[in-house]
Amino acid sequence: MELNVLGARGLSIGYDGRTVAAGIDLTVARGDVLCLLGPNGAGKTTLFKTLLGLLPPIAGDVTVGERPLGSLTRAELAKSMAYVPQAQVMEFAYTVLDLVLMGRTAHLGPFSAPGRRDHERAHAALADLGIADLADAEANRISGGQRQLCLVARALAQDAPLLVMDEPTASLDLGNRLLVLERVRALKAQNYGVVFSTHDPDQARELATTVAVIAGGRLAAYGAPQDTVTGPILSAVYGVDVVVERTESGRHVVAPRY
Ligand SMILES: Nc1ncnc2c1ncn2[C@@H]1O[C@H](COP(=O)(O)OP(=O)(O)OP(=O)(O)O)[C@@H](O)[C@H]1O
Repeated sequence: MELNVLGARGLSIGYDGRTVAAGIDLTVARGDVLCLLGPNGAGKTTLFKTLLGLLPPIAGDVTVGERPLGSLTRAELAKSMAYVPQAQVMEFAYTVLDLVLMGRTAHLGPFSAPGRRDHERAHAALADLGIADLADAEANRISGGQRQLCLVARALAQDAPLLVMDEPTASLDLGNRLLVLERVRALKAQNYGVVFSTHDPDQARELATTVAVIAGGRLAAYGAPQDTVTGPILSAVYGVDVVVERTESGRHVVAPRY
C-alpha cells in the first residue's frame, strides 16, 4: 500500500489560541492532487503554514510520511515536502539557475557549496518544466508564469515527494495559467503528491483527485471533485447561486444560475 506523504487528523488551526478552523482530517499520497478551496479569510494559508510546520497546531496531529511532523529535523522536512510560494519579483538579481540551486540546500553538507550533482539536478528540474533555456536568465526579467515555473523547479530540485503550492496561478494571465496547470498535471503523472490552493473551482474540478473546502471554521466538504465542487456546496460556501455545467467537450465549469 502506498504510504501517505501527508496527513492531518483532528487538526485545529489558528493563532495564539484563536481557532480559525477545527476538525480537519486529510491525507495525501503520491500521485494525489489535493486542492484547497475556500472563501477569503477561511484559513487556507493558516492550514498551509500548519502543514508546513511553520505554525503549531492548536490541537490534533500532522504526519509527514507517516511520522509526526514535530519529530522531523529541518533537513528531513525539506526532503519530505517542498513549498512553492507565489511568484513575486525578488529583491536580488538571482539567475534562474541560482534560484533553482537553492532547492538543493537540504542536500548539502554544512558550509558546502552546490557541486556537480546539484547542478545536474537543477538543470534536470528546469528541463522537466520545459524552461531549460532560461537557466542563465535573471529571475526578475522573465514572465510571471516562467518565474512561477522556476519556483516549481526549485521545489523539484529539493527531491521531495510532496509539493505544496500556494495559489500557483494567482496573478498569471491566461497563457501562463494554462502553462502552470499543465505542468502541475504532469507532476501528478510523475507520481508527486501535490497540495495547491486556488480561488478557481474549475481548476479544482479539472486537476484535483481530492478537494478540501475550508469554510465556516471547518472542512465544509472533502472528497472527490464531483462530490465537492458542486452547485449546492459552492452556493452555500460562497453565498452565491451557482451551478456546475457540463460543456460539450465534457468539462465541468462553474457558472451563475440565471
Ligand atoms: N498572523 C496572524 N495572526 C492572527 N490572525 C491571523 C494571522 N494571519 C491570518 N489571520 C486570520 O486568520 C484567518 C484565516 O486567514 P488565512 O490567511 O488563513 O485565510 P485564507 O483562506 O488564506 O484567505 P485568502 O483567500 O484571503 O488568502 C483570518 O481571519 C485572518 O484574519
